[in-house]
Amino acid sequence: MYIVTAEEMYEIDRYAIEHGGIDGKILMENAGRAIAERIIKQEASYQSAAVLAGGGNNGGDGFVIARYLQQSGFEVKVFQLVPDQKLTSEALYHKKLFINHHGGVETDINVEMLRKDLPYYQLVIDAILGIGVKGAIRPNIKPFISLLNECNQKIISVDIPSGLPANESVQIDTAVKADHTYIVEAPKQSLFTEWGFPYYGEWEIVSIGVPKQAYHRKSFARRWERDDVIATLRKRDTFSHKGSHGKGVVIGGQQMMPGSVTLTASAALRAGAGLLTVATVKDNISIIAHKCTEAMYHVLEEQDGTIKENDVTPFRTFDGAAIGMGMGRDPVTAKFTQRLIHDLDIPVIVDADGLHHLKPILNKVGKRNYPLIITPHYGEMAMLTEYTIDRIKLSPMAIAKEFARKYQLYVVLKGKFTIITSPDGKQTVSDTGNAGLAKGGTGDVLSGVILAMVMQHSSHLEALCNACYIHGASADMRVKTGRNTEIDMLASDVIDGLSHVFHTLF
Ligand SMILES: NC(=O)C1=CN([C@@H]2O[C@H](COP(=O)(O)OP(=O)(O)OC[C@H]3O[C@@H](n4cnc5c(N)ncnc54)[C@H](OP(=O)(O)O)[C@@H]3O)[C@@H](O)[C@H]2O)[C@@H](O)CC1
Ligand SMILES: [K+]
Repeated sequence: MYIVTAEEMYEIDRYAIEHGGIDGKILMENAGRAIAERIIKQEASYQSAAVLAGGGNNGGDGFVIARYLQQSGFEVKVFQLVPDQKLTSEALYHKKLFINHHGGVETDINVEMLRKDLPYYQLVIDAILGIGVKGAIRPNIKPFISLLNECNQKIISVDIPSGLPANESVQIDTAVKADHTYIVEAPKQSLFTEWGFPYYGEWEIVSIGVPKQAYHRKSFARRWERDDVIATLRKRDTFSHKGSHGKGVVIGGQQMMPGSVTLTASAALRAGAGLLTVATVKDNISIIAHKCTEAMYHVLEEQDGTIKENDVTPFRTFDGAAIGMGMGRDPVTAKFTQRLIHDLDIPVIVDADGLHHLKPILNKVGKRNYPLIITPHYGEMAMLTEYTIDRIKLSPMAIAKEFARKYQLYVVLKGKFTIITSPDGKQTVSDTGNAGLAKGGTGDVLSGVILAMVMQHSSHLEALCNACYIHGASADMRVKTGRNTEIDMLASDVIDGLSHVFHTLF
């Protein structure tokens, strides 16, 4: 599934019109009919609907929906919020069709009139504004949006809740809080943002007959889904041996923090790593070994429990390294971490405290021959970029892309919607997972899954996408099957859940 900006959606529509030869009125017909058919099927208990139509093509979709709902026996009225002169030619065409089919349209209405009329209808279809909304919502429209947010009926938005920006980086003024949104053709960026998502309610996509080639012309962002995982996750070869699945090393864990590396190591093994070594301070080893019998160990030189300068040569023999968990931010550790990041010619994943050590050498890491993968949450991204967390939440895709391109690294920006960006700017969003993951240790688990996946895939981007999907799916599975709730789930439960996820994928 592609994720588009408003401009990209218009490009795709244009391609369908200019190259596919599908007239804009037909695209509108397809959109409206597809949405009406879903409503008729899914909202079978409803018999009446008020359609609120704006002047753009979103309003045009509304007229088509009204015609099909009426044909199927719904009592329907369209409330046209702007005069005919404001209607696009396609919307006007479909208004006329609706009227030819004896459809009822109210014009010249104000909010007070609508407030009185609305209770007669069981469903409210929001076709006021689509992806063409620009700037602050104007006073002729704003009160209608507020009215919808006050009313008790089920609100179904067409393409996007009216008033909500399609793109990230745009502040919301006022927007409809939909119960259900039928998204036309492809989800818009705002669906996968913390600020936009709550407005959509339940959501689903309707296709409108755009030729597939419209999506081949550039690299659109994508949502990573179960089918993508199944298509790219490598099955184990019957004749493979432990060396075939990657020999990984987890480097971290100062004396007071053995838990993080334990979680990373256990997760890497559960996610399929062939061999796994933990490089940490001596006193941690018996604690980790107690929890993770399968790991091997490399003792790091320390100073009062803190990792100090060590030789990086032994780590060159591994297929991948995860660095930084429970490592602490002591300057003594910084030098060692920076040399690991700079010198190791294997894929390196940097998380947690490692990110703090990485920051001063960001300008040098682009020259690495092997991929560098960073896995910051929003707070760590703020530390790395010096944008505020709120600024990152407003434009997560743009900021992650800017950062990945500038420093030539892979960024896994962790959140409810984890955004994975490659150094060339390709982006995917993984939206598995739940609030149970908002707990210490789950990031360490993700780093372990990433380490295992990176060693087992030829495409780094696919490895990262699969890791994020599987990690979130494990949390979802734990809750869905009643083993945990979002409240009590622990990072170690997510490791236990991996097995169940792999079962469902193969
Ligand atoms: N072929 C296609 O493209 C297809 C498109 N499709 C559908 O079309 C939708 C996009 O249609 P669109 O481009 O016409 O824009 P749309 O969202 O209806 O908004 C424009 C209207 O809003 C108004 N307006 C703007 N800002 C405002 C504000 N701040 N406050 C108040 N008003 C404001 C603006 O007024 P104006 O500035 O012109 O005075 C104009 O009247 C898309 O979401 C999908 O549903 C499908 O049918 C499939 C084929
Ligand atoms: K809408």
